[in-house]
Amino acid sequence: MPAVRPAAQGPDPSVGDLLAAWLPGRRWFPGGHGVRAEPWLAVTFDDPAAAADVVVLLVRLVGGSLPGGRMVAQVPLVLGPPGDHGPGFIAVVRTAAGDVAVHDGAAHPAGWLTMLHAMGATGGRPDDALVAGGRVVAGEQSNTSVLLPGVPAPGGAGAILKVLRTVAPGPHPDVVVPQALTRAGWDGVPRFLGALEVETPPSVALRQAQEPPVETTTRFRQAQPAGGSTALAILSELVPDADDGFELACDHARRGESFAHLAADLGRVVAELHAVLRQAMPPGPPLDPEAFVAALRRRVATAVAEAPSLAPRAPQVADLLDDLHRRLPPLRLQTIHGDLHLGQALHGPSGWRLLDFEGEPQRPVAERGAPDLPLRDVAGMVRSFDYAAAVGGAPDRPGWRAEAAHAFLAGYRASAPPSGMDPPTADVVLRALVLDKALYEVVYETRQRPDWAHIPLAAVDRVLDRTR
Ligand SMILES: Nc1ncnc2c1ncn2[C@@H]1O[C@H](COP(=O)(O)OP(=O)(O)O)[C@@H](O)[C@H]1O
Ligand SMILES: O=P(O)(O)O[C@H]1O[C@H](CO)[C@@H](O[C@H]2O[C@H](CO)[C@@H](O)[C@H](O)[C@H]2O)[C@H](O)[C@H]1O
Repeated sequence: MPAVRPAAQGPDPSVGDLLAAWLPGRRWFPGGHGVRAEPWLAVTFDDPAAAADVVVLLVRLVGGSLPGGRMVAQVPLVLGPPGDHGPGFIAVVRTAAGDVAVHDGAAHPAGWLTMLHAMGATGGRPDDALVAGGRVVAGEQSNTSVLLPGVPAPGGAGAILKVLRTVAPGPHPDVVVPQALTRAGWDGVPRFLGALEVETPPSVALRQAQEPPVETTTRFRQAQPAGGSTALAILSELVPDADDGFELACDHARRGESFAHLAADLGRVVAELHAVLRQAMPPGPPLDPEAFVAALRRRVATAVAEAPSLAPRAPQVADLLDDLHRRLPPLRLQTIHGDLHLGQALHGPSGWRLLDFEGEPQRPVAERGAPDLPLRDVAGMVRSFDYAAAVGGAPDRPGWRAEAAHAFLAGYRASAPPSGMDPPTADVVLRALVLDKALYEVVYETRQRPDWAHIPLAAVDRVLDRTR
């Protein structure tokens, strides 16, 4: 059974020094170079591969640019003999016990097999064939996902292992929601196959926000989300022969080809998602208009601080939010996707599948997965058509974007459960949520991809000035 021990008893301090230099360069590392990283807890496993030493470090991150100022990153490591420069090789470090080759365990077959075994997905026999042909999904991801064609799964195409890079105690929305949707028999998500969770004693969870803890024991649970446990990795069915929704949309935009039929179908699937979530998840609380609009105002303030060019727009944004506040009717919140955009949708031979229910990575972890208005997901997708038109370079950018968004909205409205709002109110709410998403994107792009910040900045202007 795996054990958790304080990091001081884990790998040699030289490994901590190596990671402090390596982590800030990772795409998934939140916050960038101003963030301090301190190894905190080490999770150790019975090593099924025998040849390699696998350890998962939970690294405390502290820095003003992090949502909530603090986070915990997961860094699985495979430690081998100095001559072993296998997949995910980072460097050789000199430890008290001799030289050790350090690998990113999320990119190494021994790391994958160890996690699969610990989550009960190897049938008790950690066979190398399960991870043969495995490869890390390329691109800009918040986590590290690994395609594993050798893992048996109902669809026959294998599985995908998502190694979460920022972790937090408590139910994880990307475990709880796909698990509930799979149990409900809905095929708009890849089937949920299991999760690796480490049970964090309450004192560890509490001290996480305070000083370094000195906890020594824990135990693993297999795919049973519960309070106090921390999800480390998620296993789902691999969707074969599927296109990433954002790349597909950009390709259409580049060719000046209509995306309307695909967008309409996507709208229908998002409507179905909202309807199934209403049944499969506990109902959310009634909307508190005061708290809802206050949260939107806080995001405006964050965006203006990050992009001062927005400051002259702040009074108009305030007017729009005042109008929203006056109009919001009594509504009940529900579980939604929370960070829906084209990159969270795969299009394959059997249509659209929706992915990644983790919520917005720039939101404090405790807020992600909270019940919300379904129109937030609709707004996210509307924003994404703008990105596709811009990044794909549509010859008629406004026309392509508007056609896709209209088709998506028509598809959504035709199948969505009743929203509890009359159409003019729903329009105001959608407009406010599109603005909120664009402001979130200004912050995201300013931090992650400054060259793209102009895309959401122009959208803020458009929402505020409807004539453009
Ligand atoms: N079930 C799946 N089948 C095939 N590809 C997938 C599947 N899940 C994710 N992917 C691929 O992995 C990428 C990253 O997955 P995602 O869950 O969005 O991770 P992240 O949280 O790191 O953004 C997706 O954009 C998609 O290309
Ligand atoms: O996919 P993640 O959960 O990591 O979401 C974050 O990164 C997204 C980019 O990868 C970002 O999405 C923004 O860029 C997309 C194009 O790359 C675009 O389609 C989206 O509409 C836009 O919001 C997302 O906001 C962020 O949370």
